[in-house]
Amino acid sequence: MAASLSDLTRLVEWAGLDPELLQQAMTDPNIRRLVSENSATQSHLDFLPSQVSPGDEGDEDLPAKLLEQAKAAHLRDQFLPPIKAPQISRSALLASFARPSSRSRSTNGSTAVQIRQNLVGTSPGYATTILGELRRVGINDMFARMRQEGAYLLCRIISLTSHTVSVDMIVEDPFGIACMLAVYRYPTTLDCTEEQADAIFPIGTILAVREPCYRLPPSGKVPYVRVDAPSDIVFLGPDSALLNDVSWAARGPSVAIRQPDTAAAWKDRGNHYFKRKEWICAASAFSDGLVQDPENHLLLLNRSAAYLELGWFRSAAYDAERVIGMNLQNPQLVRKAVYRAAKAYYLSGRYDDVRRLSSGNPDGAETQQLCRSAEQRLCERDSGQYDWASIFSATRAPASRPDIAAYLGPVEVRTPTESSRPRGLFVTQNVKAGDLLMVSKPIASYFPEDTPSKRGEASMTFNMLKNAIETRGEYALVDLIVHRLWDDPGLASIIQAMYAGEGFPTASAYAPVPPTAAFSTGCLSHSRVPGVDIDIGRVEGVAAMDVFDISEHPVTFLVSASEQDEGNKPEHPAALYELPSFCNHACLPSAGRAFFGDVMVVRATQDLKAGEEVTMSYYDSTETYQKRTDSIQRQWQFACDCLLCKADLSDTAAARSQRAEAVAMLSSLGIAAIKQRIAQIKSSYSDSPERRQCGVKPELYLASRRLGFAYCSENSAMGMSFLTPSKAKACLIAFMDALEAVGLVITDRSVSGQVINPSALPVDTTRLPALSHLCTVSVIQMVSALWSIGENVRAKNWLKVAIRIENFDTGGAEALFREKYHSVLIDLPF
Ligand SMILES: C[S@@+](CC[C@H](N)C(=O)[O-])C[C@H]1O[C@@H](n2cnc3c(N)ncnc32)[C@H](O)[C@@H]1O
Repeated sequence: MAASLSDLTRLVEWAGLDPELLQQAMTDPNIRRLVSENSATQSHLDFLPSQVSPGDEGDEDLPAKLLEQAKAAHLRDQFLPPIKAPQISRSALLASFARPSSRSRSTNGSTAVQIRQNLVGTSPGYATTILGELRRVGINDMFARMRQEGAYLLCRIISLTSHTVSVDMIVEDPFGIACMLAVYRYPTTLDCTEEQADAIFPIGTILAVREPCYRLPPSGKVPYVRVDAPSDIVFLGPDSALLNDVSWAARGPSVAIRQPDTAAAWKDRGNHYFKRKEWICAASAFSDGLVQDPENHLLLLNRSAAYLELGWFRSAAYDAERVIGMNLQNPQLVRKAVYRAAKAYYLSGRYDDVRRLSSGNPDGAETQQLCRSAEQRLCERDSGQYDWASIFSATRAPASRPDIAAYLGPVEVRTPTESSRPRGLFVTQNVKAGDLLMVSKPIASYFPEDTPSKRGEASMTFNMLKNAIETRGEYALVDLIVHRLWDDPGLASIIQAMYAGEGFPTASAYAPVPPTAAFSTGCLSHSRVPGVDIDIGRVEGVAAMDVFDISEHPVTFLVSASEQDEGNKPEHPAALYELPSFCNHACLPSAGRAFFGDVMVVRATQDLKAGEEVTMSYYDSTETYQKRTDSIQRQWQFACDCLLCKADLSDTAAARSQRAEAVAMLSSLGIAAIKQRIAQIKSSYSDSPERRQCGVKPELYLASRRLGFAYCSENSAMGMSFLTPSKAKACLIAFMDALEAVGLVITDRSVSGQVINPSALPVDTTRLPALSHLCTVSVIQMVSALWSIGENVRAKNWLKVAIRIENFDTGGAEALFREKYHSVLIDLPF
């Protein structure tokens, strides 16, 4: 349902926002960027001004103001008493859902924008009582602004669907009373077309909504039943006992969908959806066929294929294993079943089961190939040895999800009894800096490239848990987690154990669930019946607290200095991981992460003794103290007391703000001005024991590195590819200052003259830099500068330094280094 100003009005009403403020927001570049990121063409955002004047900084506080308003509207609503909702006539509701014909839609040249708008953090509940124990209510029995505990709403779909964030439809109860039903986060619906939503929720279908929540939007006009947890929806077949004494007062929908009545006809319908890649409809049709004929091996095989496509591996394996267990005489069907089961095991990391299946069924070439890959994965999983260079090559493509095994190193989750630290990750044995701690595959990952951009679509989520307005990535990720939970009750216990914010209790200890455990119980009895009741509030809490921005430490590309400085981030990929989520924060962390596609690789950044804590930095450690503190407070509400924070606090507040001002807008400054800023920054650090112990001065790093880049770019602006000796020298000094500011101990700062010991590296190799991930690019720039002035021995030695630091940071030794920095190294004779 696309609309422009009318949708904007609805949005304003729905979110309880002040229209004037929203209007103002739409002219604000910060909000504009947020809103327009998913839009294929700006022209479809016709309610936004077509031009934003360059240099217009906008109102920095606007996102915060909008968020506050959304929160206030929500709170107001919460404190209002439940009321009997106004009844809207069935015909008026149906008229509002009348869909223009596809012909008129394609010819009206609409410039409408579809606004995907949502509020996260309203603690949506979910039903846990089974349907049989609930009593039936009608729409007129329900009170708005409350969940109808102990009850279910029996209703029938009487309209086509409408789709913005939720899938909306009109339903009627047996008394003929109609209302709107909005279903959020139902598997595969976030980006589906209206036609696909119609197929998932066909007209005439009878539903039971467990413990429904009747909502009255702040506008107070049209009440609707809102389903936040899709497991609250139960599809009822015509034979359901719950319908025995039910007669429908109204005529029902005007268009009747004819449902198949034999297993074979359901199979044909499923195959039709499968060909159209509508996997959930296909799985549902095969399930309906199996209700008629539970032992039908073709339906089981086909449903297994649909489940594989949906990523519901537990059920895909189960269906295929059932077919294998039937000992069919047709070898082709047996091979298919074996391959589908093996593939489901492989994709869920159960490599031993792939081995088992393939040794019992040596015929299928595809299964044997899968088994060879499984052997490689088993080797990775058991040894922690990976071919990082090849993995890197494979992850160059966007939205990459590399096919490698997860690895669990010497780490465990526990709550320390010896200190007041919260539950976190700890090493179980002594480790060295650079040692691999874990290779973690995501529970769910989202890349903007996954969803082809939608014409004229805008996305804006007010996340009250994170105190932030977000783009669609974070919202979509919750959908992906729900999708996985549908088939995997084992994942529900992981989500249950993860930190979800202050409102959700967490267990103190946590042992990772081995992949085999999650598979121990059955499968989906029907694709429409999830394996678990979905605690959607907790999932949203986990997503708000534990999700990683996976573009922040990329292994896949070299971020240029100016990009790094100005952080004008496009919508970013994001992922949720199991063990890394238990890791507490330190601005100066004991571990670092690197991403190969959506796989997170965690290594120690310092030597750790058994029992010491593994920490990672949630934020960019080069941010100023104030920014780091604000960010952490806003989202996680704790105060960091790491060495860097202690060092920053050993300076006066005035000194901290002096250097915060000095690092602002560095990239727009010329060399003289940067030097001036560097002098200010240097004088702002006190020589405190805390600073000496910490050894890191992030602002000095930023400014000195900027100076180094300024020398290089000034030269290329003058059309010179080689640096003059004096420029090269100045550039080298600037980069060395930067590297020392993040903890690299340089033992030979000379840049010309005789190299005293050509075989010795110019750094202390026994002590690696505290913020090693910041070093390689600067060192490569030094290598280039040294090479350009003929300092080849020094250049080679600094290159060895770069390889060493990079290996310590991301592993992969020289092979990965060469692969990763190929485009830069090509100009150098190494
Ligand atoms: C992603 S979780 C980290 C793991 C969490 N401690 C757990 O029990 O699962 C983030 C939460 O951990 C706590 N936390 C993380 N780092 C901390 C630190 N340095 N000091 C105190 N609490 C911290 C905060 O409650 C924060 O909201």
